[in-house]
Amino acid sequence: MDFLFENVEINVKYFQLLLTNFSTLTELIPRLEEALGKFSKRDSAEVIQPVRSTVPLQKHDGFLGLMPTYMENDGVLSTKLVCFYNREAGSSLPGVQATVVLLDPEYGNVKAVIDGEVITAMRTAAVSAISAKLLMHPEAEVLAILGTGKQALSHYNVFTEIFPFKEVRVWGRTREGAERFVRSVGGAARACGSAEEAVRGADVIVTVTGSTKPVLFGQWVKPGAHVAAVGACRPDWREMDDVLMKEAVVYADSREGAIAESGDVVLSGAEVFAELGDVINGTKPALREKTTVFKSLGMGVEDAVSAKLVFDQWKATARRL
Ligand SMILES: NC(=O)C1=CN([C@@H]2O[C@H](COP(=O)(O)OP(=O)(O)OC[C@H]3O[C@@H](n4cnc5c(N)ncnc54)[C@H](O)[C@@H]3O)[C@@H](O)[C@H]2O)C=CC1
Ligand SMILES: O=C(O)C1=NCCCC1
Repeated sequence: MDFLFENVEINVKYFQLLLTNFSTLTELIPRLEEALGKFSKRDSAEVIQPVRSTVPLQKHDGFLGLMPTYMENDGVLSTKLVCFYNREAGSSLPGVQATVVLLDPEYGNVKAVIDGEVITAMRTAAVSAISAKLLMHPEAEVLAILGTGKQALSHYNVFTEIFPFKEVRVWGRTREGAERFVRSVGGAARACGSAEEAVRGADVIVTVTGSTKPVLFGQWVKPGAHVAAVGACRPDWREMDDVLMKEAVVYADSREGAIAESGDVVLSGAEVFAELGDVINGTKPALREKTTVFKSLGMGVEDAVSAKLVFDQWKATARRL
């Protein structure tokens, strides 16, 4: 049965190269939109993706998340294994580590084991950008990013590639962290001394922190702004306060995921108005004129289509060699 293993590849650098390439991003975004739409139809021939199951790593203040996904009509079977930690204390250890395994749905053999760092960074930022495309004011000019880690960088790269923001503001826990981030992106953003300074007047706000307590408060948020909230993916972790959660129209990637895993949703009692997929399918409206929050928890289906894209690109390139 050797043939079952002929495609197994572990090649972190290669996949990183493919995914950080912006022509891949332009292919990734429509695939993610299609996948989000399919997920929201709840058609088991399109997508089977249970809510992430998590195993607490109590000793290390972290979690192992298992994210299996089957897309029968597309012939894609995958699972992501992701460990994520509460690194509030400013530890230099990584906050998130991930691996995506692509399997053959017919035989169950492993087709590829793919480093999940770049996939997680790119697909999360691409889905946030889809939320902004659907929900932000069309003439949005000012972007604020709260956080200076890996997701902050992928969100900066994807958002500035896709949208013509006139101003980008960045806030981090330390002034040096924000300034280092600004230098790393070539100085085109402005480091802010407080989250409030970054957020006041911003049209789009991205929260990408490891915080377990609110860093974004409703009283700072301009009416009609769009918030893509990416951190706080445990039911007792927060990034946003109750004022914002209750005033805004809340969208999520997965309603079940948000109700099970988002402290901002669970603890504020806010209602999830719609999934992004509902808006893509035209079954729920995009209320752009209102203050909107997209609560991102991350979904296996996003990893599945991203992994398939890089795997197919790798196969096409490998054949030419
Ligand atoms: N929704 C999704 O699909 C995904 C969500 N995440 C979450 O996004 C967040 C960011 O992830 P990464 O950038 O990979 O992590 P990272 O470890 O690279 O960056 C975390 C950032 O948060 C900052 N931070 C930590 N505690 C803070 C606090 N109390 N106040 C303000 N800033 C604080 C750190 O200084 C750092 O800038 C994490 O919460 C992670 O769990 C990560 C991947 C996917
Ligand atoms: O979807 C993911 O990947 C993650 N979501 C929440 C926290 C870490 C990774």
